[in-house]
Amino acid sequence: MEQYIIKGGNPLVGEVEIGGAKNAALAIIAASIMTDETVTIDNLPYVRDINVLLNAIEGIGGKVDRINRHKVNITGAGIGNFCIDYDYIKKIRASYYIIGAMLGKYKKARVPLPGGCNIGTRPIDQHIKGFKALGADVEIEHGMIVATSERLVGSHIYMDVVSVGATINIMMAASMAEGNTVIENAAKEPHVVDTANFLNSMGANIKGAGTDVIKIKGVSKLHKTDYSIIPDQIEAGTFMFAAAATKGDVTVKNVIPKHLEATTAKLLEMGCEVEEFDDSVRVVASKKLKHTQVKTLPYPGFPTDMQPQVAVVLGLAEGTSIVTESIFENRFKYVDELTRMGADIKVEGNTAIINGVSKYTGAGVSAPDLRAGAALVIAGLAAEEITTVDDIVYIQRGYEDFEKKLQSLGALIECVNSEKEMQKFKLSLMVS
Ligand SMILES: CC(=O)N[C@H]1[C@@H](OP(=O)(O)OP(=O)(O)OC[C@H]2O[C@@H](n3ccc(=O)[nH]c3=O)[C@H](O)[C@@H]2O)O[C@H](CO)[C@@H](O)[C@@H]1O
Ligand SMILES: C=C(OP(=O)(O)O)C(=O)O
Repeated sequence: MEQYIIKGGNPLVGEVEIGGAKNAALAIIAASIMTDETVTIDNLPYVRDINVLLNAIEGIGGKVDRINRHKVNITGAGIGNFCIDYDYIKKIRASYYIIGAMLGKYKKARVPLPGGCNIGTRPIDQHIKGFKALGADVEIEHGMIVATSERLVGSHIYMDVVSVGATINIMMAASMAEGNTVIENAAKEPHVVDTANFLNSMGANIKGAGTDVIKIKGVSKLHKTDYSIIPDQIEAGTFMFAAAATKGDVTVKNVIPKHLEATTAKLLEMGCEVEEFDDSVRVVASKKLKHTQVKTLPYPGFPTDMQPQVAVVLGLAEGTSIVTESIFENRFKYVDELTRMGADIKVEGNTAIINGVSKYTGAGVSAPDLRAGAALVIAGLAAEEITTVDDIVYIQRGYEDFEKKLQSLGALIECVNSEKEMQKFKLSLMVS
């Protein structure tokens, strides 16, 4: 089993290039099967979740040609099997996008209930409500979501909760429904906008993505396109918080600064300097970190996918900070691990009360999920002595070359596969 071994204490300094957004790419890959023509997608992150979804698409008869690590051609013409295999899908959340894509194009889909990070109960009632409003029959049978419809007809759909997945899924199906659909109380995340832009580039007619009312005129056919995914705001934010935690000076490149505003605001409140350029952001953390309050909210609020990372930084800030998680009920699983590194955090319901400590001390910890895992790596980078992070398979779901990018910023981190490799790394640290 691979694990990270980290010798903390080095400020991160330098420049790091951010890849394409995992959560946009997953939706866009699924949407690419809505045409028989070949779709080219560029700026894909080379991460586990993307590879799992591409394999699943091959599994149902789609053709996937990797041009390089970040670029792929997908041809949906051969799809003849409308049932996705459970083995693929249990590993990822975004498998649910195949339902919207297949229902739109083929008017039928049979997909196992999705997996993904265990950060809460994660119901999909709003997806189902939307599909039903478009005229589909949706049943859960033996762990499968079975959606069928003679014809899909546009509808007026009010979302009871702001859901990224349900907004995108309904938008995909409605793109190929007859007539007009309005989605009210829609999610406004950058990946919702990116997926709408992608579908429009295939001939869909979607307006209003990025606001809370999305209007879709259904079309009967979609066509080929050549599309580049937006940069990953969560990967970018993770490096920004890593800079803050290690008292570093890091420029994150290939980003859309507007997408990072919530992160930037919190870093400024903590006393970091943040400089914005056209497509990069520089974070300098030279002063003592100050406490602040964070509440996760749908975009443009502070992203839940960045909550563990900000909490790790606040754990090192002067005074008492409050972090409130309002999206998922089980996203503080990293707190016990961080406590082992010396953090002083008390969780009460959906709130973490963080009393800043002057330092973390290295320890053996396990990544409980993707972002919590990344946050524990940040803690290890800031900590005294050696930290090992187990279960990094979670981190590999969403971060490409995480350790290499950190090494390029001066971090002492290695991905090791055995006790022997770990001892070798420890020895190299003693020699250097
Ligand atoms: C693959 C992907 O893009 N994952 C992201 C997506 O997850 P995901 O799309 O699963 O998250 P949602 O935006 O749907 O969830 C938001 C909230 O709505 C609730 N809900 C959602 C759907 C539904 O049918 N019923 C319902 O009650 C959820 O339990 C949660 O409390 O958005 C989350 C919120 O930004 C991110 O943390 C995830 O990284
Ligand atoms: C929670 C995440 O992913 P998923 O929804 O795929 O579990 C994430 O990207 O932080």
